[in-house]
Amino acid sequence: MTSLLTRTADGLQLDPDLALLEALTSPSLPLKKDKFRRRDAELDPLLLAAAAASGPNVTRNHYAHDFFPGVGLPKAEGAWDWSKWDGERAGTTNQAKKLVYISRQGPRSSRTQEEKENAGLVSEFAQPHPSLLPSKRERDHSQSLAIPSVTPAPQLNPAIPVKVTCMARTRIPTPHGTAFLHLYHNNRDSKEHLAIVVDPSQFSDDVTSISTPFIRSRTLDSVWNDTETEMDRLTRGAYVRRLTPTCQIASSPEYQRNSHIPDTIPAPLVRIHSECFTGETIGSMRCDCGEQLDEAIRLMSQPIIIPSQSPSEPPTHIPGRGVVIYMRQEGRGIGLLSKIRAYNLQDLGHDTVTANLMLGHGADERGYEVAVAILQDLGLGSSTGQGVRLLTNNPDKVRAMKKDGLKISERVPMVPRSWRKKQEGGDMEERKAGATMVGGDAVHGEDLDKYLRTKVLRMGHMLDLNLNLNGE
Ligand SMILES: Nc1nc2c(ncn2[C@@H]2O[C@H](COP(=O)(O)OP(=O)(O)OP(=O)(O)O)[C@@H](O)[C@H]2O)c(=O)[nH]1
Repeated sequence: MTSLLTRTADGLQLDPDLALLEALTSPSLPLKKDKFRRRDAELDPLLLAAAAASGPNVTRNHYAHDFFPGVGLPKAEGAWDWSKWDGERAGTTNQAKKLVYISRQGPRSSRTQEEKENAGLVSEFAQPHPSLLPSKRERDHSQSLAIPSVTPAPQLNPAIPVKVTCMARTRIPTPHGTAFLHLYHNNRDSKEHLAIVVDPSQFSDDVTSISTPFIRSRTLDSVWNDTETEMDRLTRGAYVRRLTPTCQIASSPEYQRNSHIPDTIPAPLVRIHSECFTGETIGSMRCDCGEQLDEAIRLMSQPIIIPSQSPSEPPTHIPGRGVVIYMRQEGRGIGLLSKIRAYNLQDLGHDTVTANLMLGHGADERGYEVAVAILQDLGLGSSTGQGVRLLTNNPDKVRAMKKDGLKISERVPMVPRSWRKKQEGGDMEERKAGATMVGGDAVHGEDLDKYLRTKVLRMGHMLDLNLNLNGE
């Protein structure tokens, strides 16, 4: 075993690595400047270990801490933004391409001063928190300084009540049926969170014996200003029924189907989905995120069977309904860059939680306050209403959402399709044919045909339209 003590001219001394680890993890030890040699090692395993061991108390005041290719020049062009980094220019020739550990933690006094200076820059919507903007000093210092590409934590300023606005809505034909995509802005972060609403009953004005209230956004249906025209409202999605060249009915703030919800109608299904580029877009099989998104929309699109009151009458079927809130909280809130690095640490043998901790992140950095506000804007989950059936297996999510004010009437498990398939012994397809995910089958449909025709006829795409006609 290697000795922890080294003999020097001054006698026995603690191994420098251990001394540094002790200083990093012990709050009472005074850390003298110049006591420790400068560490430029690439991805220093000791610092990784210290980050993993230190826990949230040590890092709670950091803006961010990370390994940057800035090489002793932390504010070099591109130093904070890997996409702009030019290895040759970022440092001197002999230093280029090394990684340096940089913490942007500052004394509290200077951070609060910077926050005050930046407060005037923040408008109500779609602005990052002041601590994520460059300070006045930094702005003066260099016009070209890149804003740190740090993924903001979702709950940035809990002092201000959360406010969301649905900026636009449109119909999306999915392999499971029609959905309405809603894009939201909020006053907590600069991200465009989404709501995917499944509620096909909005296409019809038929009031059957059993009808459910429409799932519609209050902020979308409201009048935004006196000058708003009917066309403005239609364009941002504030319309009723199905929008077509011949059906153009703008909604009004009062537009809601007022109906009593019988006890026999189950509460709407709700899924809070966190963005996962790898799982949803390139079909990564490191996680089940793509499948979960698809399965949530599928489940919500299933017709709801309402048992009849008398044995002689058949049950009634009503259209399925529900909402997927798609939160831009990639990688459980740590962002795609860190998630990619975490995957490499996982390939080195660490699990998903340890990998996050080793990068100085929490195991899960997501927050749900904005998601709850979006649901309530859609008329769901308020304390006086019916509540929602939350599709999840994550107990922390249930707890956090209840704490943020969502009324949950039931938790519905998200069983992985392959597990269910094994249990049922059947041969259910793991991915629905027609799904636009990697591994899905052919995509087709009326809207897609129209889109492809236009690409050929208006944009010169080199496709033979007859191929499609022949196939019909
Ligand atoms: N950091 C990190 N994030 C991951 C990893 N795998 C998936 N994710 C992210 O995890 C999020 C999904 O969270 P999950 O933990 O799968 O599930 P959950 O939302 O907590 O729980 P359920 O509601 O039961 O699905 C998405 O943002 C993914 O990008 C990983 O290995 N590391």
